[in-house]
Amino acid sequence: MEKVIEVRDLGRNYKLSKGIKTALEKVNFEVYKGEVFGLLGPNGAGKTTTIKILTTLLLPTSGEAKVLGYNVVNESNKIRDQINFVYGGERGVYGRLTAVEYMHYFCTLYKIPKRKQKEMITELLSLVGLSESVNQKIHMFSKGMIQRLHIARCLINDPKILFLDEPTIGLDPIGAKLLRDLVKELSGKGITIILTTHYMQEADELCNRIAFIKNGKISLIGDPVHIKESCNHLNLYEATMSIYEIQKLEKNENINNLEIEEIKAPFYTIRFEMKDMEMKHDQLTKYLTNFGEVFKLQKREISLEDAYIHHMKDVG
Ligand SMILES: Nc1ncnc2c1ncn2[C@@H]1O[C@H](COP(=O)(O)OP(=O)(O)OP(=O)(O)O)[C@@H](O)[C@H]1O
Repeated sequence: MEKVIEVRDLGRNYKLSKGIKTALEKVNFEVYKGEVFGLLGPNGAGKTTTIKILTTLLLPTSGEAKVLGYNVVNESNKIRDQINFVYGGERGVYGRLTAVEYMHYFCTLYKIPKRKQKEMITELLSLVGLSESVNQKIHMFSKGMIQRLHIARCLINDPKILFLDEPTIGLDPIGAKLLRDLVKELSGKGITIILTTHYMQEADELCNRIAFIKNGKISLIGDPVHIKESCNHLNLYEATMSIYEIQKLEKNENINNLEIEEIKAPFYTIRFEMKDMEMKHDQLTKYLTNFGEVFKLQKREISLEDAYIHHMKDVG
């Protein structure tokens, strides 16, 4: 498999008025051609810093990063021609322009010959599902439409790698789904995609491989199935029950990561991790009767979110 990104012992410090902030420390990973590669981690973990370095917007302070075989430090021009990026919640659109005018503007910046622009714009706006809105002013667009317009803009230079930093942030469920479908379509066309997101279901749906990053270090890399399997030891349950002793349940030391969803008080669905691995199903049902009446109790499949929460539990 062809490596399109190689990151070796990458580090980045930021100078602060009081000392130095280490945003990345000895980060190692690679990305293969055609992959959707997810970079997941809590706020401040170092995702954007990594993406800024790979898109040549920021220099590393140690280590090495190569994109398409070129070094981000001294071969940035060769990289820039072949990649593109969209930052989530990006504003940079000119509301008074129509979608077509906006695209013409960027085609000119990218030095696309005039005679080719019209066909290219029609094709790209159709690809991102904006054919119906080509002559509409951008200030009338929904956030999802704007985000898809950004992606159309990013495709003008026919990038081999597309970096999407939280592309669905702030989008409604339909807008987010359209964007996810677009990511799948672009991936199907052979574009390598580097994605950051805080939505674990989205990462699970889209990514071939995922890296968990915390405190500037990669803590785990694998495909979503492998990552979920790494948490097979977790004892996760879901119960439907009436609860009369909510506080007692919340304070119980045997029960971790408790989520309580109200159906209609006193009826709840609860999700939790049982610390006591020895407790059998019947014993657990009995144990839960300390807090109310149990109608249904079942073991729960491990989701990517469960794995993420487990791996990030020591992040401050
Ligand atoms: N220009 C800067 N100056 C100083 N510190 C910075 C700068 N940019 C980022 N940092 C710090 O570096 C760390 C990593 O930030 P980064 O933006 O890469 O995290 P992130 O994972 O993208 O977070 P988020 O999910 O919130 O976008 C954070 O502690 C952040 O405060």
